[in-house]
Amino acid sequence: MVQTFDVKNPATGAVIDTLKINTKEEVQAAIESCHEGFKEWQKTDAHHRSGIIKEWFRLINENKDELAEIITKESGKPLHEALGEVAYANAYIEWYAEEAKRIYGRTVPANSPNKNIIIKKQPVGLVAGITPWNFPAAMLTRKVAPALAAGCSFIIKPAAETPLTTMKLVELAYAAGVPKNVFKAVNGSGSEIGSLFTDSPLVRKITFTGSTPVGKSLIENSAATVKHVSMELGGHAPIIVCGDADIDIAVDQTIASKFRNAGQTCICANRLFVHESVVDEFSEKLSAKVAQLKVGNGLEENIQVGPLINKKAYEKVSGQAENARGLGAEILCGGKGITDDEKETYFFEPTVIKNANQEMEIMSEETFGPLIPIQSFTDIEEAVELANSLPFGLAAYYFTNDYRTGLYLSDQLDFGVIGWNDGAPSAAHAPFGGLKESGLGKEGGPEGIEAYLDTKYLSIGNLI
Ligand SMILES: O=CCCCC(=O)O
Repeated sequence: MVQTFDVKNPATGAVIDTLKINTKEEVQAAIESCHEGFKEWQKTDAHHRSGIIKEWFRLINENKDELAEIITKESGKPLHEALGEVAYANAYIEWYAEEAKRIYGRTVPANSPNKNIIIKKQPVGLVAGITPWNFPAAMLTRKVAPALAAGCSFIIKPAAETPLTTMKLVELAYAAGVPKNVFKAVNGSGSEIGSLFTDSPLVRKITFTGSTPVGKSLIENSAATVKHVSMELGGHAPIIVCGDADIDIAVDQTIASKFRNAGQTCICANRLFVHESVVDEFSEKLSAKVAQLKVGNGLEENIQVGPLINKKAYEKVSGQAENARGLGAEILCGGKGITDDEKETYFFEPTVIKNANQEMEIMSEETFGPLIPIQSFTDIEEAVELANSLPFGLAAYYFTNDYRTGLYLSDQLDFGVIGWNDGAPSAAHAPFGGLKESGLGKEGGPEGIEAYLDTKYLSIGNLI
């Protein structure tokens, strides 16, 4: 019997679509087909691949409204954010369509007059990707665009919550001219398909965005066949607001970072450390603006904060709020859920918590929701220590108008993505990725295509 799963709108609980779960045999067949596809695709010239990827970019742009609506319906994020995601996702496609033509080798002076050494780059082979539900378009394109540009083939397993965005992107890729055996999507259980990917010797690279525990197990399971891995894992981003910061900018950028996608973003600001001289002013201004954010179905006009993806996510967020309250936190705004267990819809009011301390779960466990705690600090060393105190090293932000403090913090903070007076640092042309347990490898920029290339060298001897 064919097994299926429902894709639901987290804002209404309505079933949007029902998809087939691929069998183990179908996934294996897709891996084998993409392995065959790689053999031909790797031989194509970079200008040919670039042209196809550019056409994909054009088609996505032409279909941006439809794609945005799919993203809002299956992930819950407000429509204006979904449109922003389509543009952001497409920026990776445009960037790597160009980068395809800039895969350079080099020559190295040899240690003998009759030798010549040439360094070449070649695609790593078939790549398997596993993507999350929070950015169903951008997390796919920043993996698949550089992979295709480099000459790799690609098999993707999207999150079960948001497969429809992937299906639409794959359809547009085919329409643009990407061969069907070069890019394929499969659906089903993450752990089962993940094991099929890691166990297969045909898959030469695993690229994953998701939680640190799952990333660790994918790394472990990739060891037997010594695969390349790119891992974009969990974060718990700090924001440091210094005494000299422009408070209005700090407030607006904190909101931009924290409440994007209802706080369900790996680089969302999750821990606010504010200098004691400005903590009252900052907290007041922040909570006054956060209290105005409009919560609801992202398809409706003016909605700024959508639902949490599911009940488990809601329980985590409400649990962190309760734990903080019990340990003496003051809730400046929000703090309550708006839920309907029958429909399975889970919203949480945008919430600001003051007087947070290190005992609270929210200060050490990743928050995936619209909830932000404020802890004050006295000197900058204390703030750096607090910011660096966790195993995460994905993103960090700070606000200061003193260039010495700004440069000092950029050196001291152990994070891969840093925003200085900037709550929205992501860009297709910059290398995104975490340090410590937040990840391995970079996505975006020239580093993002390097991750899909092997380096080899040719030593030619017996020359005249
Ligand atoms: O959850 C991670 C999404 C990353 C979004 C970005 O690239 O800014």
